[in-house]
Amino acid sequence: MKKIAPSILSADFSKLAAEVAEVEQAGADYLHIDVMDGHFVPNVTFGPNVIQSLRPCTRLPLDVHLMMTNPENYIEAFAKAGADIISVHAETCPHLHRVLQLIHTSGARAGVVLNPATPVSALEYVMDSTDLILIMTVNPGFGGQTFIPGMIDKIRQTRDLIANQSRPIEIEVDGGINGETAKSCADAGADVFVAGSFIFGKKDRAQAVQSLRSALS
Ligand SMILES: O=C(CO)[C@@H](O)[C@H](O)COP(=O)(O)O
Ligand SMILES: [Fe+2]
Repeated sequence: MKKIAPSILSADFSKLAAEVAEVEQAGADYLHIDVMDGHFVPNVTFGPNVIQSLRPCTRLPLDVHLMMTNPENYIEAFAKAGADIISVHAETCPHLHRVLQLIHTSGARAGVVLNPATPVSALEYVMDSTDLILIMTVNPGFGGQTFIPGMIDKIRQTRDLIANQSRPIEIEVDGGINGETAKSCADAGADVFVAGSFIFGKKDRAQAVQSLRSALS
């Protein structure tokens, strides 16, 4: 079953708990939370305190996407705040394998994120410590950007790479996801679909989640 992960980056922050409740009731599977440090990416968003405040508001697994340099310094804080999945960018981690192990020791599932320009080969020697692979389908930093079509082939390559792994590894896509791009990514082998502006940019968030679900079914 394909999973939908609304990204709160495009939500109305003045009523975040209500926004989250609406997408949860509409059948979302994960809640995607974009952490940006103004250094790795040119934007600043949330820290662990926002995750801690959201934790009691929802039963959805909190899928935390760290767009920050030196993420290893904050893994424990995010895990303690309630993150269920913590994903780090391969580009920010010279010691990627160690960081993934640290995520596991902190009690969360570990994800690796690849920027559009980063090849799938970056994943080759960390598969034993990876639970989720996040393929960026836009350059990270902002919501509302246009999907990069060349990423479809990258999803296929990632699917091939994980084909002979004994552990389950999910492929997530993030950026410019709508009904049409989600369907193309699903056909290429993606499992989890992050959508920010497609869901929170609509007046009726529940209807947006449902339309994404029907595009995927
Ligand atoms: O990580 C990011 C952006 O860097 C995302 O998770 C965005 O929140 C996706 O937004 P849309 O492209 O769906 O509007
Ligand atoms: Fe994200």
